[in-house]
Amino acid sequence: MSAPDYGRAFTLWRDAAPLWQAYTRHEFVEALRRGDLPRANFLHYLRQDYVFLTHFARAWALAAAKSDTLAEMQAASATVQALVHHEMPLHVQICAAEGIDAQALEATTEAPANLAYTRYVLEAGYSGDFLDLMAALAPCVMGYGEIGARLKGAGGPYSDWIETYAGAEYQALCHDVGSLIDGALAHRLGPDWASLPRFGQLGQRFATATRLEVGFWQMGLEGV
Ligand SMILES: Cc1ncc(CN)c(N)n1
Repeated sequence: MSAPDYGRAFTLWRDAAPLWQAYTRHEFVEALRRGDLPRANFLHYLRQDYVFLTHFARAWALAAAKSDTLAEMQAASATVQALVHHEMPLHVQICAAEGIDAQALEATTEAPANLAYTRYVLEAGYSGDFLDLMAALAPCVMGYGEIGARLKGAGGPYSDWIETYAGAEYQALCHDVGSLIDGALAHRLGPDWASLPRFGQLGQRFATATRLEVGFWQMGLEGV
């Protein structure tokens, strides 16, 4: 099965990112697909991911603040909405079913890999512009979209998690973010954006965020 097409910039960045396959085909992902990931590792990951998503929602809110156009503001705020009202409640729901209540979830101590990734993304937004933020955020959004599309229908104990990212709603979000990024590049850099040095620099950001995603899965495998 070929990977979904989430836009031109994303495809160029992904194809140039050395660790893209290490991220999207990480052993943690394969164990989710096979269904033999120990539950303790999944819950450890999920608690960390809840904290991650809190920061990630903040980063998308910062993107709304750094938007130039109404369309950018709408796309960024729609992503905040999806995170806060869909993805984070999924974590709350799964953890609650395992006896981890919302208070315990909120009190999760952040793992170093989580700190490194979330602060890298937020810093990209604080010190950079809208494009810096998009390049740092894209691996997160679209990587899980690609993983969900590939694992769709795998079944097993992690099927709820898999189908969330395989589902139409999350896939539409990936396409919308891909269009947002292509449009933002054209708006700021002009029609030849793909050939400019700035685009290559943004690709470095994308590659770093991809490396931090690998570290996040590894934390999930090792950090129980
Ligand atoms: C670490 C991480 N990366 C990406 C996603 C998908 N939004 C996530 N939930 N967590």
